[in-house]
Amino acid sequence: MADIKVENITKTFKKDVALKDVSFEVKDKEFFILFGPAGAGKTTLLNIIAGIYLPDYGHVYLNKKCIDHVEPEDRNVAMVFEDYALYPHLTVYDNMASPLRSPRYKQPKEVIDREVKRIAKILRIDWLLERNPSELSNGQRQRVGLGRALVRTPEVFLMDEPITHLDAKLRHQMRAELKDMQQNLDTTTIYVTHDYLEALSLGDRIAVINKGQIEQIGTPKEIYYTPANEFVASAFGEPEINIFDSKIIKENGVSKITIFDHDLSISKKTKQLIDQYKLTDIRIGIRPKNVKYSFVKKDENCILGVVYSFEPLGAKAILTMKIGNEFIRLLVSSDIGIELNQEVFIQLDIENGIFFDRNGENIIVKQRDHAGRELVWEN
Ligand SMILES: Nc1ncnc2c1ncn2[C@@H]1O[C@H](COP(=O)(O)OP(=O)(O)OP(=O)(O)O)[C@@H](O)[C@H]1O
Repeated sequence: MADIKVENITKTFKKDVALKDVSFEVKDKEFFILFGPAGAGKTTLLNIIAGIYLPDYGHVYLNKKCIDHVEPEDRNVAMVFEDYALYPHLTVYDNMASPLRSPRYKQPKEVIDREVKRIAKILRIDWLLERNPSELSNGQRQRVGLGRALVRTPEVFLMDEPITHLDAKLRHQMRAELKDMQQNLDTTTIYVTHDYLEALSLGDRIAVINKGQIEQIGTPKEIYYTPANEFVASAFGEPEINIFDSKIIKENGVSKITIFDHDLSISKKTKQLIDQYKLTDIRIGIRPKNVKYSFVKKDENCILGVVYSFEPLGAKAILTMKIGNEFIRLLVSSDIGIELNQEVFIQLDIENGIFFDRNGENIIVKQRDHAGRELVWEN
């Protein structure tokens, strides 16, 4: 049983503000992700929770008790870094057993044996227990490092990009294993990453941090489908979401949306949204998978552009079209047979668009926030 609360944390290094008034709560057994670009303040926040750094202002609570003045070694949190530094002369078993043999956590032999084997099984390294680290692959070594942190059964895991430097295939596999592990161990975890796929696939909830401040906290679905602002929308998704200026116009009582100087008719659902929020000048975000192409003009909503670039990525490809002076990215099948500078029509799926105001804030999320209601995913 462990919940964490971080309240109004501010931390500066000389004149650099690393964290500014950061607050959130992590529930018992939750897998909570701190996501953000390099230098956002993620590691600083973990270090504050671990007690390694003191904040300038703010408080940290563990199980509703303020732990501001509790020493790091007395906090019962385990930090897991990317670099696990295993003892090279010890076997996997002895590496994993080492925390339970230390004077601080000393356990009887039977308990050590039971715990090492239990964790090794969860991490699927039980068949490697007699090997030395030099006889393991990188991925196996990382699992041993993880296992060494897990045997202690701390109340909270703090993981700082533990799999970032593995190759793509192994990272993919480790993501699945971490998720599995989380379901088998009942420990609260705060996990730092700058990989959006890792955040979406592992997190129960994600806190998006940028320049020391929280941009949004939500479930993966909320973050992806109802990003609070353009920063969050752009950070999740590859290729990046397309965002354009647009205007809502009314012609003879019929609402239309103008994008790239084209007046596009809209569905009833979008019209309701426009009326409800009285939208006029907006920025609209459309994910690359929600832009379709065609070689013929199917209807009035088709916009003509020319092929600017085509990048195959296995079965899928990123097609970039130029329309006037604007560029738009599409996610297409890599075998569509298309040539540079070819004229192609595109169709924007406005119904699945995300509407931002001129300051880049999601109009709907902002209105809901102001109404003080809980954000829920609707799709
Ligand atoms: N010990 C320190 N002394 C001075 N400045 C620091 C220190 N630690 C962090 N900073 C600064 O605080 C800011 C936040 O750094 P932090 O390492 O927390 O970011 P991060 O989100 O973990 O980034 P990354 O993903 O690159 O690790 C950065 O501007 C960094 O340069």
